Amino acid sequence: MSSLQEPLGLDKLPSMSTIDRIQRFSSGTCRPSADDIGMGNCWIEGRGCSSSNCYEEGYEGHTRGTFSWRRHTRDLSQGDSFNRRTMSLGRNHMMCGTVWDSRYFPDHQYNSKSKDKEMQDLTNKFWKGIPKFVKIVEVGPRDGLQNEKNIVPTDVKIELIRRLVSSGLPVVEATSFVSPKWVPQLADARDVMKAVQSLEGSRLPVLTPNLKGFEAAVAAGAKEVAVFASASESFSKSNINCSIEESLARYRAVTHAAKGLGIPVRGYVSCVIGCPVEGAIPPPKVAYVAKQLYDMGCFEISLADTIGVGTPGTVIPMLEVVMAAVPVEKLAVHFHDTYGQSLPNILVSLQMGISTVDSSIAGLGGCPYAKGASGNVATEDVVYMLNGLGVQTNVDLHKLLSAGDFISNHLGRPSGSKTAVALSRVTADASKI
Ligand SMILES: CC(C)(COP(=O)([O-])OP(=O)([O-])OC[C@H]1O[C@@H](n2cnc3c(N)ncnc32)[C@H](O)[C@@H]1OP(=O)([O-])[O-])[C@@H](O)C(=O)NCCC(=O)NCCSC(=O)C[C@@](C)(O)CC(=O)[O-]
Repeated sequence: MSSLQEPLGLDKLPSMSTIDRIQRFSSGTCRPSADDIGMGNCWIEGRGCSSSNCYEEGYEGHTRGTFSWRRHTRDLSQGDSFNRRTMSLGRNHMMCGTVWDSRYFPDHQYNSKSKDKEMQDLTNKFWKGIPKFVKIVEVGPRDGLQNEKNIVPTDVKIELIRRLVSSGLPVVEATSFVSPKWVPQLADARDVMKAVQSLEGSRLPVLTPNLKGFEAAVAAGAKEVAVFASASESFSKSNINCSIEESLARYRAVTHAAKGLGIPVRGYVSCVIGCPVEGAIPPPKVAYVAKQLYDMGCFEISLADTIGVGTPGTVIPMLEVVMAAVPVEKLAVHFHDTYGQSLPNILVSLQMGISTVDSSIAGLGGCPYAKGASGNVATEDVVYMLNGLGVQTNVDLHKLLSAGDFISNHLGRPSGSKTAVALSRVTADASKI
């Protein structure tokens, strides 16, 4: 068992020969077929780039293991000019607009139409590969509320989902059809699902650990489900009471039944960086489970850093290995913010071509079977960062903040979103002026 008090370092990763092996084993599986093309078709490292969803101005391409952003050492004179310009842009924003819209809601800090060649070149160097649109998968009503000590009333859950849907989020994970003995917080899954199933505008997947859960979910009106495996044997046992292989067999039964009904299945892989019991998890194990889920028909695989120990130093090599086994546009990232690393981890994931990000309103969350895991990255913080990058999400930040306020008020504690806390302070200060 290794200590998780230090960030997992590159020395804890498997040797390159192991990585090479998994890449060889999966070679030929990583190119998208014509019908695979969806959001985020950005291939890196010579996998070919359909590029409909990534910044590409001045794109030179790059080779395996040599990411473009690593190669650029910032020229100090450029840096100074960049800083001066950024500061002057900031002042202009403050002078021209209202405090809310211009200064604190940075919708377009990155202006790709800038006439300033030098500035454009500089931003392109850093932002190439970042998708133009990111799909946010909101997991608060499920991942968040499953971890609350006090059970949240059903009508509060329903109102939260309604508000999240109305903020423009494309996907809101609504609840779980798991054993109420194991997760009593979501024992009302049927009532929640029945109440929200007709809401329009968002997909509303639910977690199903086995056929029993799948059948109950479908009976309650679910039109999309998610199965959840783990890259750690110990976590699989504590979370779903079976081995990784047993869980994959269960999920084959679920995906088979779902296919018959035309129901899309999402797959999760937990503990993609570290496990509370086993310590560092080798990336090939993650790639193996992700590929199994993909091969059985999961349309998307969400890679979850369950206990939030990842840093860009471990997330990049993990993604490298997984992306050799599963097409990048089929991958999503799911970060818990235990060590405050979620946003940098998301940023590098986007730079590597991922365009689906899981997050949780007000930073709610954690897993009842992962001691010490804190909440997911807050959706408000992700949207704030993406707005600042000029990446579209179609999410209305005002409405999102109101949904976060609603649940935080109900829970009687401040939001776990730094953006929500900062903006509420700004609003309070502005109202005194
Ligand atoms: C997987 C099981 C069900 C196995 O549970 P088990 O006890 O091993 O299974 P069992 O088949 O022996 O059944 C025991 C009892 O559970 C019932 N049962 C069996 N299945 C269901 C079902 N679907 N719905 C309702 N009831 C069910 C079954 O009918 C029986 O009832 P009894 O006869 O004792 O009255 C159990 O371990 C379980 O529910 N675990 C909960 C796991 C969970 O929800 N964890 C949190 C979500 S995962 C997560 O948070 C990670 C993620 C996705 O966010 C990504 C990340 O960050 O890592």
